[in-house]
This record gives sequence, C-alpha cells and structure tokens, in this order.
Amino acid sequence: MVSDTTQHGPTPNGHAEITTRVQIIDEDKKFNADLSKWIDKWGLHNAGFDYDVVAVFGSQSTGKSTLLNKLFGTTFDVMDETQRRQTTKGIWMCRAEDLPVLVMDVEGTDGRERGEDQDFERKSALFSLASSQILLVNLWEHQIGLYQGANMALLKTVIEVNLSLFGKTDQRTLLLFVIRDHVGSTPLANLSTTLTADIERIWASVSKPDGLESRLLTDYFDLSFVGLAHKVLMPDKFEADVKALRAKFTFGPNGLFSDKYRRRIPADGVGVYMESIWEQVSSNKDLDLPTQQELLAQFRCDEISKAAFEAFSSRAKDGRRIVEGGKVVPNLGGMMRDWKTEALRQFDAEASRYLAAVYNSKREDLIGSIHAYLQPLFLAQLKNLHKSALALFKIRLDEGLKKDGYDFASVVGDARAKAETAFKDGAAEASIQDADWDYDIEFGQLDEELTSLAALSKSDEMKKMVNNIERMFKRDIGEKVDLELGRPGPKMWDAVLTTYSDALKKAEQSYLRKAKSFNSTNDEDDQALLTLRRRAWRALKVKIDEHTADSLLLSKLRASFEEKFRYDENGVPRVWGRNDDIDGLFRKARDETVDLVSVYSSIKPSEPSLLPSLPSQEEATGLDGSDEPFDFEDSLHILSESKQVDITSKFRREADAYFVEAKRSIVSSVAQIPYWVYGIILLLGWNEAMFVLFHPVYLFTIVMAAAAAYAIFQLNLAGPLFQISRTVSGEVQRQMHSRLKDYFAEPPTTAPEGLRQRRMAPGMELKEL
Ligand SMILES: Nc1nc2c(ncn2[C@@H]2O[C@H](COP(=O)(O)OP(=O)(O)OP(=O)(O)O)[C@@H](O)[C@H]2O)c(=O)[nH]1
Repeated sequence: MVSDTTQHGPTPNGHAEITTRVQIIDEDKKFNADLSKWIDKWGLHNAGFDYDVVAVFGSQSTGKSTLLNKLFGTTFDVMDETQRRQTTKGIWMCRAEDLPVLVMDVEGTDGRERGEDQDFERKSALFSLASSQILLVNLWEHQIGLYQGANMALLKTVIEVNLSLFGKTDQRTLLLFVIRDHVGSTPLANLSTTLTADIERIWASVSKPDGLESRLLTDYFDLSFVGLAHKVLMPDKFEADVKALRAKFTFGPNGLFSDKYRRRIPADGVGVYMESIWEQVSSNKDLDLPTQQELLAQFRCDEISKAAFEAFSSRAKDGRRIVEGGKVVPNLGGMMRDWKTEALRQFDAEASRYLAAVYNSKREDLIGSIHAYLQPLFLAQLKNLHKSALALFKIRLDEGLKKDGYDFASVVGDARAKAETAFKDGAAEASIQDADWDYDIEFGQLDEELTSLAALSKSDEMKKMVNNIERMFKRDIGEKVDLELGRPGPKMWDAVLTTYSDALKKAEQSYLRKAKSFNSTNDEDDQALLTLRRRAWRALKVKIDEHTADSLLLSKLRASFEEKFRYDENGVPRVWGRNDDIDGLFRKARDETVDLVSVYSSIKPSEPSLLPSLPSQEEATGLDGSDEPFDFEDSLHILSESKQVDITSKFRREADAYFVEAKRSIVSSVAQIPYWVYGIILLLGWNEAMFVLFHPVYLFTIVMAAAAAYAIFQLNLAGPLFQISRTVSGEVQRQMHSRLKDYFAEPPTTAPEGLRQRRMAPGMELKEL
C-alpha cells in the first residue's frame, strides 16, 4: 500500500515499487516509520554494505529533482514550469532505478515559505551528512563567487555540521558541486577554483573544536565539480552532460562511489538508523554517531536474533514433542546441532555487519537462549536413555541367565557394559559442543540403579541356587534317614546325624563351587551357608517328625515288639506251647520296646560332637532374612513327656492284646472236640439217615432238588430267579392290598331294599346298577 507520503513514479520498466518515492521526513519534521519496510520493498534489505546513499542540496527550484530523476531514474516531483512554486517539502527518498543507491531529495535551503523554521536547513544537513556518502551541491553558475549568497550559508552549515559529526574521525564525504546552466564562457576549472577558494575561506572562518584546529578541509571532504549545460537553451548538451555524469556513479578508480565514503550502516538497519538520527537531530540533542551506531547495532542485533530464534524454535518444536513423548529420539544431537547452526547462520548473515562488540555479545546471548531451549530436550533424552538402558540391561541379563552353565558375574558384567555404553553413546550424541552440559549425575544414577538391579538379581539367583542345593540335600538324605529311623537303637541318632553331616558337607561344597561365579563376598557366603545349614536341619527335622508321628511311631513299636515277641532269635514265628515262658518273653519284649519311646523322644547321639552347631534366629539371620523362627536346642526335642506317656500306654494296650492272643492260641489248641463225640452222633442218628436214603420219594426229591440247584448255579439263574420271585410276591402283595381297600371303602351290597329306595329322589326311576 502506498501512503500519502509515497507516490509511484512512472513504471516504464515495470517495477513500480522499486521506483516509488517516499517522503521520509514530512513538512512537520515527522519521520516516516515505514522506511525500513520501503528499504525491503526496494530490494535492499539484504544488500549489507553494498549500497550507497546520495543526497542533493541546493537552493529551491534549481532543478535538483530534475537532475536526480535523470541521473538515477528516480521519480521525484518536478516543479510545474507554469506555476513556478516549491515542490519538494521535507526530505524524500527513492531508490535508483538500476543501482543499489538510495537517493535523497532535500528541501531547498532558502525555502521562503518556511519562515520561522530556519533551522531545518541545519537539521537536514546533519541528517544527510550522517547518512550519505555523496552530497550533490546544486547551484547556478551565475551564483558562483557571490560570497553572501544562500549557497555560501549552506556550505558553512555543511562544514560545521560535518565537524561536529566526524571531527575526530577519518570519515570522508564527497562534495559534488553540480554547476547548472553552465554556459561555458567561464571554464569549469575557473569555476572550481573560485568555489574551492570560497569553501576554504568558509573552513578558515568556522571555529574548530579543541584539538582539531590544525585539521584541513581536505581531511574531511573530497571536492568534485561538474557543469551541466542549460536545460532549456541547450537541451542536447544538457542531456549529454547528464549522461556523462551518470556514467561516473560507479565503483572503481574512475567512479564516484568508494568505500571510503561509506557510513558502514548495514542496509537492513538504515531505516532504524535514520529514524534514530532524526530523533536526535530534531530534538536538538548532540548527535554522537558512534553511540548511534552502537544503539543501532544493539537494536538490530536484537531484532535479527529474535527472528533467528523464532525460526529456530519453530523448527525445534517437533523434536521437542517427540522427545517429551518418552522415547529415545535417534540422532537428536544431530538435529539440535543443525537447528543451532541454522539459527546462527541466519543471525550471522545480518548481524555480523554491525559493531563487532555488540554482534559478539548478542551472538553469545542467542547461543545461550538456544542452549536454554535445547537443554530440556537433552535432559528428556537422558531420561529416555536411562529407561532404555535399564530395559536393555534386563533383557541381556535374562538372556544370559537362561543359558546353561552361565557365569553370573560375566553375564552381569556384559549386560551392564552394554547398558552403560548405550547410555553414554546416546548422551554423547545428544550433547552440544560448548553447551556446557554434562551427564555425570545421570550416569551416576544409572550406575546406582544397575548396581541395585544386579544385586537383586544376584540375590534371586543365589536363592535359587540354595534352593536347588537344598533339594539335592533332601534327595541325598531321603532313603538313608528313612532306613536309619526304621532301625531304632542306641546308635540310631549317630547314624542319622552322620548321614546329615555328610550330605550337608556335599551341599556346602556344591554351594562354594557355584558361588565363585557370583563374585559373592564372604559375608554373602556366610549368610547363604547359614541358610543352607538351617534349611538342611529343618529338612531332617521334617523327616524325623514324619517318622515320629503317632501312628507311624506306634507301628514301629509294634513291629519291634512283634519281632521280639512273636519271632524267635532265628526270626522264625513262634507257635506257643504249654511249656513256653510266655509271661517272661512278653515282659522282656514289652519293656525293651517301651525303652524305644525315649530313644525317639529326642535327638541324642552317643557322641555330642555329632550334633551340628547352629546359631538361633536372634543371633544371625539367613540369606533371605525371612526365615521362620529357628531354635536349634528346641528342635532337638521330638516327643513331649505327655506324648511319650500317651504313646507308651497305647503301645502297652496293643502289646497286652498280643499277649492275650498268645495265651488263647494255647487254649484253642487244647480245647478240641473229642473223637468219641463223633461216634455217639453217628450211633444216635443211624436209623433216620437210613430211612431217608432208602425211601424212594425222599431220595428222588433230594436228587431233583440237588439237580435243579446245580442247573440254576451253572446257568447263573440265581439272580433272575430271585428277582422274579421278588416281583411276583410284590404283585401279590399289591393285589391283596387293593382288594382289601375296595372292600372296606364300598358299602355292603346287601342293604335292605326299602333303605335303597328311600335314598333316591322322588320321581326318579330305579335303575339296576
Ligand atoms: N534553467 C534551467 N531550468 C531547469 C533546469 N533543470 C530543471 N529546470 C527547471 O527548473 C524548474 C525546477 O525544477 P525542479 O527540478 O523541480 O527543481 P527543484 O530544485 O527540485 O525544486 P524544489 O524541489 O521545488 O526546490 C523546473 O521547471 C525545471 O524544468 C536547468 O538545468 N536549467
């Protein structure tokens, strides 16, 4: 959009915006805040230092705008010939058509219409000198030599202003005097000499600041002179002169543009710079250009840094989202470095043109902001790496522990090395050089967690190992102890305890062999062995308890008693005879067996040294620390007093029964039926037996009954016959029952006739039922 302070020029070449003129300072001395945007539109934003600024000074209506338009293809307003009134108010700017040049058309110095605002000339001179490398001083030929003329006043202002701005610097400016309506009668050289003399006179007249008294005009200005023919009277010559002058606006030895004149303001900051200069100038403050340049540098570097950071953060947003999702982002460090490099490249491209001190410090600030933005990503990545390293450790550990004959220490060492390497590699990748980030604390945390996981796994594996050894121990003692406990006697416990200590020794050796692969400490070994001993003792105790359960113990006593009482010394069963000392044998066998109860009542070897020594639970805890209460002394007692009495009395009762049985077996063998009784029976029943045997009917009936019984038995008909007879008897029973019921339920059919008739309703016919 073009404001009322901007106007499009003719657009023969098609780039309207490029040749649009803009009023940068209006009649009310207000600065156009859109200048930076216009510099962008004029295509000079990225020109860096490769651009120039040219301003024109001179009296009003001396053809300044006409000259600029012809030289640079600008579109400044030119006074309408017929009206002859001032056209340029304030300061206008336009980009040169084919050159990276900003051209300023400054209001005529002797502006009659300005009246009381006479200091505008000084302010516009200050402004133009602060920003332009070439100052065109436009003047009529006929004004040269007129020392009191408006041009002399202008030149004095320019010299004074330049001294205040660049007095102590080496900054140079080209003053290009354009002599208009140069007729030619006075050669240009003469005119130049006159002008130079005039300027020197002015230089001599101005008061110099302290320390600059000896400085020369030529220390600050290069003077150049050019004459242009009369535009109206000699139009062709005028055009040729303009063309020749235009050809001089180039870089190089013969060109007017030179680095030495440049103000070193980057093109992208020139809008801000000019605005700031004008603000100082218009408010009559001292114009300190180095300060202005520093302020500009700070302002622009901040702007550039902000833009670079915004572009950076929008690029980094996606990465941030992913990493905060809890997953390790591969190549996060690479991405972060790319984002940072791109942001700095963007910053450097523009900001490096400004004051080095400011640029460097702003660059550091930007790097700090970038690092601050990226650090949470780095920390989130570390967190994710920590998680994945733990998972990797567990996987490797599980895999390793599944293999046969694994060596625990090397499995853990391998898993740990893999996890730590994965973490360190990931963390190093995610680090940014010079960001001053480290991951020592995070690595320390991981290390601690791995250590505790390894310890947990070690304890689990050691428990498993102890369990296996315990199973092996149980297998080892199983049958032997069964056998030994089944052979009660004074040496029974010696044998049992010897078996126990042999098996335990084997188990302990097995533990120590396997524990080597766990790199276990002496403390851990002591605990594991203690646990093993306790469990072994408990296993033995369980076995003993099984064998001394009431029923089993009673049967053992019974067996022992029977062996002593019912079998002789040779193991042959006894058949009691009248002369046997049943009472004596019984007492001996019973008393010896009763003695066994006390043998079983507690674990009491003949040699006390055969007993293992096991600390109680209070004195030392085992491997898992959660063992049931353990009291070794207490575990030696098997049967309480009352239990012993109970078992003894039960046994005595059973033994008594054996005794009675033994006694009876003698009586029964003695109390047989005498043979003569059979003779008497035969004698008394002889006649009846003969009668049955020799009577044909009885004999036939007996034979038939026997044959029928034999046939039924052979054909397996006994069952069905019983069933049929049961069914028939059931049916007969049922029939009888119903008949009886009917009989007692119906009235007797022999009731008197009169009574039957009386029971019928009157008028009804009597029917035979
Ligand atoms: N005699 C003469 N007249 C010229 C020359 N160049 C331009 N003019 C005329 O001078 C008049 C003023 O021209 P401008 O270009 O508007 O002059 P200016 O100095 O820009 O005027 P302001 O901006 O109003 O101060 C116009 O009528 C031009 O045609 C020249 O070389 N000689």
